Amino acid sequence: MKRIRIAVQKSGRLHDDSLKLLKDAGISIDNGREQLKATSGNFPLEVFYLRNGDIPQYLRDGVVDAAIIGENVLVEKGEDIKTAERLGFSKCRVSLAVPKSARYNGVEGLEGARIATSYPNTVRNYLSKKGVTADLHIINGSVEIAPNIGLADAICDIVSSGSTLFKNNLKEVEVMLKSEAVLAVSPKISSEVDEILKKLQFRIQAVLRARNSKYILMNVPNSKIEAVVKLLPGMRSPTVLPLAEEGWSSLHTVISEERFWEVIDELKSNGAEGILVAPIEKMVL
Ligand SMILES: Nc1ncnc2c1ncn2[C@@H]1O[C@H](COP(=O)(O)OP(=O)(O)OP(=O)(O)O)[C@@H](O)[C@H]1O
Ligand SMILES: O=P(O)(O)OC[C@H]1O[C@H](OP(=O)(O)OP(=O)(O)O)[C@H](O)[C@@H]1O
Ligand SMILES: [Mg+2]
Repeated sequence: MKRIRIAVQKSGRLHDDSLKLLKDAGISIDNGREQLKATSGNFPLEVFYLRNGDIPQYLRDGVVDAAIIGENVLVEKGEDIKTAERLGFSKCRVSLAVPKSARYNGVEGLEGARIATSYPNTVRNYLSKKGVTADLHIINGSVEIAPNIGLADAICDIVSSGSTLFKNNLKEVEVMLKSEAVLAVSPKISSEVDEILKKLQFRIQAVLRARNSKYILMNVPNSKIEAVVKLLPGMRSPTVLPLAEEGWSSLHTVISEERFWEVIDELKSNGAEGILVAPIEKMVL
């Protein structure tokens, strides 16, 4: 039987969340990551554990059919590779930073500057759009240390909380791109495997939708149901069931967590009480 070959980072920041996503999608992976390759026992899928940075080439060559990879790596090395799904984890940005003490008046000031980075193509493209040419120093790790050891005037690297920049006395001056983990697809995927990819995507979408949504239940005085329903549109519309106590109903619906916090005060001011919020495991529209 045909299987989809999917690349997952062997170790690092994407590894655990990638496997969790597959697991939540009901796909069990039998052997551990000591193996280069693992097979699912209940879905036509093989996982290849690879270095994040090597994945664009494997996709291009058709050695794997799809991959879970940082979008920033695709921007750097795989602009020709299509993204099928944004996955909502490993969110970060790729930014330019300079020493805290440096004066910064815009990218134009970086003309001729020495910039240390692991993302040369990203920086070069960004700067060339602004008509700036810099002297790039390509290093593979601990980029943030470069200005402190006199190797560079500026750096370009991944920023998330900003604490690595802070520790190295640097300030973020330009956000070049915002990134998250994505499902990327090989241009060489066969139509047969593409069918399996569609099934995988369907499952992933159900998981991601559920991760962003909450099932909420509350008691509402009957006179306020209309007002509360307006606040909570739900999937089609909320469920309203009578309580044993006269004049009250139980209202159930699905909303995003974000929306829940937006409307909580209004729900309460409309007399809603006993509000319960529960996670949802899968959600199919
Ligand atoms: N601090 C961070 N916060 C959030 N996401 C991050 C952070 N650092 C990296 N990422 C994301 O996770 C991906 C993998 O990062 P990680 O540092 O684990 O691997 P790497 O060293 O870049 O790659 P390789 O697997 O080739 O060794 C990055 O490409 C980026 O998309
Ligand atoms: O803004 P922050 O939250 O501090 O995160 C940013 C840091 O995280 C990443 O490094 P990582 O920890 O993955 O180490 P690595 O250089 O060994 O990949 C990235 O290269 C930055 O150095
Ligand atoms: Mg890293």
